[in-house]
Amino acid sequence: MPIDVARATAAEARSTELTWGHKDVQLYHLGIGAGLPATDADELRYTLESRLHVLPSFATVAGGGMAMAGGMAAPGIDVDLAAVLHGGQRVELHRPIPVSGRAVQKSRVAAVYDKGKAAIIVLRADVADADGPLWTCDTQIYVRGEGGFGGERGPSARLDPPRREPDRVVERATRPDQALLYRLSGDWNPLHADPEFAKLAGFDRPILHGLCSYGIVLKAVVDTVLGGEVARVTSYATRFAGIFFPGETLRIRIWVQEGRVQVSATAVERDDAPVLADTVIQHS
Ligand SMILES: CCCCCCC[C@@H](O)CC(=O)SCCNC(=O)CCNC(=O)[C@H](O)C(C)(C)COP(=O)(O)OP(=O)(O)OC[C@H]1O[C@@H](n2cnc3c(N)ncnc32)[C@H](O)[C@@H]1OP(=O)(O)O
Repeated sequence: MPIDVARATAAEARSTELTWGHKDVQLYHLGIGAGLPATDADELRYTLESRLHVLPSFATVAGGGMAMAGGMAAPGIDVDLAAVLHGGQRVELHRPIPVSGRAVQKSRVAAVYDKGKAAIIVLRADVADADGPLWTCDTQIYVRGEGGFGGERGPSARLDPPRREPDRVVERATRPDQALLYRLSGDWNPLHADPEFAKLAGFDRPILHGLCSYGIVLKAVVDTVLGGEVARVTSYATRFAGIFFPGETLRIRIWVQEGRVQVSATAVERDDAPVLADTVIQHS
């Protein structure tokens, strides 16, 4: 079996050194659509090195995508990349992310669930620098065709949107070449760039990285309801509920609650097809 659950979950955490600088942060921000409109002075906090603030979702690419590379190369995990979809993501911030850093990531396979038609691999990465813990990332990888091994089914709870109109609805257009720009931050999966590979994976054309939509949505929430203060975000969790194509527009519905913001994101051009669900941003 390509996933050896016992071996994968028993393996010791792998240590990887992560380093990043202001240029990595700027490239990541540009990859999720920051800097537009170019005349908007507020956007400079994402693009100008002298004013740079780091969006917390940068945690998912810090060190050039080492989290992804490490996760897919874990002992006991040997899956076909064409069968892999990003299922869900959670980032918990222990303190604001510095503009440049050197840190150690300890990553391990926390669980593997058996959903019958698919397996879900849950990766946990704890990152700390010389001053202590920085962030924890939980990544859920959905592997089509790898279920049915008799394992635990795992959680299945869903978070319904509140039964009232959203407090804000914003739209964020993406560029046709959004994935080509975003992948330069380290997720080189050809699913997002190579039409032949996308076909092999069952899609008409390359789809956008889940983590690119993840970043776009966080930035939209920070900019519209958190006063642009990235450091207020303490955690951010989502489930990737449906694919999204570069060039489409995200409709982001925002419900403001005590200490948290609940969000859903859909594809405007495809009749509000779900893209992000079960999405909660907690903040101070
Ligand atoms: C370290 C980093 C590594 C990252 C690796 C990824 C690298 C990236 O380059 C790859 C990407 O970015 S891919 C792009 C982003 N992701 C997507 O587009 C996926 C979108 N979602 C889908 O297509 C479907 O929801 C789909 C296909 C995911 C599921 O749809 P269905 O098959 O219809 O599922 P359904 O029948 O509703 O449910 C079956 C069981 O699975 C659970 N489940 C469903 N969606 C899930 C999801 N997104 N995440 C986790 N669990 C999920 C359901 O709960 C259900 O289980 P149960 O019956 O026990 O409740």
